[in-house]
Amino acid sequence: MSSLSLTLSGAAREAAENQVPGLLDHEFASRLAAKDHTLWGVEAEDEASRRLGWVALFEDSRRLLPQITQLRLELATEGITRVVLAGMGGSSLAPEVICATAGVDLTVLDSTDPQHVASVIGTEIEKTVLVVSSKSGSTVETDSQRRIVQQAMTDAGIDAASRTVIVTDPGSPLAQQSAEAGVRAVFEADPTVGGRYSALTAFGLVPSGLAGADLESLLDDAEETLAILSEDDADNPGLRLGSAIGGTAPLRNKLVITDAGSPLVGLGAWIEQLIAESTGKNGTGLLPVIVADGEPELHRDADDVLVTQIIDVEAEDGASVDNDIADAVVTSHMVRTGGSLGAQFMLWEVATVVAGSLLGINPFDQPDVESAKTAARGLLDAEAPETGDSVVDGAVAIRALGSSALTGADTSTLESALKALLESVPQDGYLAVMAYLDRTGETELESLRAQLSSLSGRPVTFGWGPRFLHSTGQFHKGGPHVGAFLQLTTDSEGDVEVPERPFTLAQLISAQAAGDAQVLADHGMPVLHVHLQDRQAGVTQLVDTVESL
Ligand SMILES: O=P(O)(O)OC[C@H]1O[C@](O)(CO)[C@@H](O)[C@@H]1O
Repeated sequence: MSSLSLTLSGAAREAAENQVPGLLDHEFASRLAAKDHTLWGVEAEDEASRRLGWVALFEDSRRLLPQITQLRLELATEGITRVVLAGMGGSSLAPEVICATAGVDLTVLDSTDPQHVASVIGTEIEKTVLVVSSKSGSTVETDSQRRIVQQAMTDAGIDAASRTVIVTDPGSPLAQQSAEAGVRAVFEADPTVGGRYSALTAFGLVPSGLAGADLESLLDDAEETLAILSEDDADNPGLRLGSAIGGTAPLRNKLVITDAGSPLVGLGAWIEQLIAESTGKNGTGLLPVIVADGEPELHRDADDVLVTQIIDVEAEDGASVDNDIADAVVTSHMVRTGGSLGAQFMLWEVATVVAGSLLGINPFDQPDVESAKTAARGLLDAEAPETGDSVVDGAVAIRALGSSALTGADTSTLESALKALLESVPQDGYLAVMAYLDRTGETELESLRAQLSSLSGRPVTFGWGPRFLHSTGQFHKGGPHVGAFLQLTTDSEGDVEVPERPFTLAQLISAQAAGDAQVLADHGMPVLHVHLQDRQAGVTQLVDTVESL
């Protein structure tokens, strides 16, 4: 039995009361369950007609389970017990949550930082199976990661093809390449399910099942929940949550999400991509802001913020919310939800497309991601990315781009530049920290988020690059241009060659960062680029400087 709870208060409750009747009149829930692609307006019809497979995927997904279990057993008899997943955004975020919640090991490789990638291929390669997940089959990060890990296997005297499992859409370049090269297994996914809605398809199930997660109950809970979410009923949690996040007036477009004692690990990062990439377009959208309990955003009441607490609905003592955490939240405009992971996946997917309908956008495309990819490709083709004039202060080089609110200020030292960036955050805006570094090796950087939130008085997001480009990146460019950006890059002692490609990882990550910074600056937003010329000294200088502000 999957349990699902949803409690709304303040503006969230008011939005549901205002919006759900209209959704019932339009029979939104039952039409969604029937794959009605007209729910999001004429402009979205074509894409929506190819993107609704996620409401009827259970039969196909269940058919995968025996194949995945069989493969896991075979690999185990060969001593292959380490699963490395190469995939970006929707191709890796769901397995990351499924495995972390199940308490099974999965190494998610969604970085192009040379230090990070070197650490992944330098560990137990002889026990490793590589899962390469890419719907399009053409994502440059994933293709590069595949080439590098397979080369490491070959260098270790291992037949890489026999240790490579592919998840992709039928006919993709990756499907073709795999057919030619010969791999251990190819799982072709349903092309009518978009990446960020693919948690319960092969993209979520294959890596997680190979890592040992229980997939039966995940699917059972999700299927049971979808039946509830398909009812044209005033208590339908999907209609209510979608109204609460997408129907507030004025729109509370910063969704502060925190875990209040739930057993689900890392669900916020998956929700972040689902909502930011689905809604952040046409100058509107919703920005998830993932915070830990007690952090600044929970102690402020702002009229453009809605707080969501993910709770443990099964709590023994009935106090489904950890009261210390709950009491720490001062706002009265809240969403509280709990339930199993399968139930939460379905709830947020339905709520996102409900919100998309209320916001008047197409929740299935990601038009602005392409602009950053194009800029990055251009820079890769260029000799050296145009870095403009930067100022060196200790171990860092500083460059201010975009809005004159920043470029016209004193950015001659790290301290003055950070102060100018904080000043440039619009009253209705946010600050985004974008760290193109090693998310397993430089975790101390994550402490910057809460400190910068205290200093700016505004919501702050933290994303590892280039991973965030497949999540909040769409919102930064396609949503309201009220962001201010702190971009962190670094040099790496050791670079990593990408076999048969005209660039190294250091060149790739540098081009991705420079391309994204340029696109954000071209949108007239302030971008402070801090390049750590010495990785560790730079991290220390940055953390110390922020602490001193
Ligand atoms: O699965 P693919 O095609 O490699 O795409 C990875 C991710 O990149 C995007 O296409 C763009 O960010 C996401 O929607 C998707 O989840």
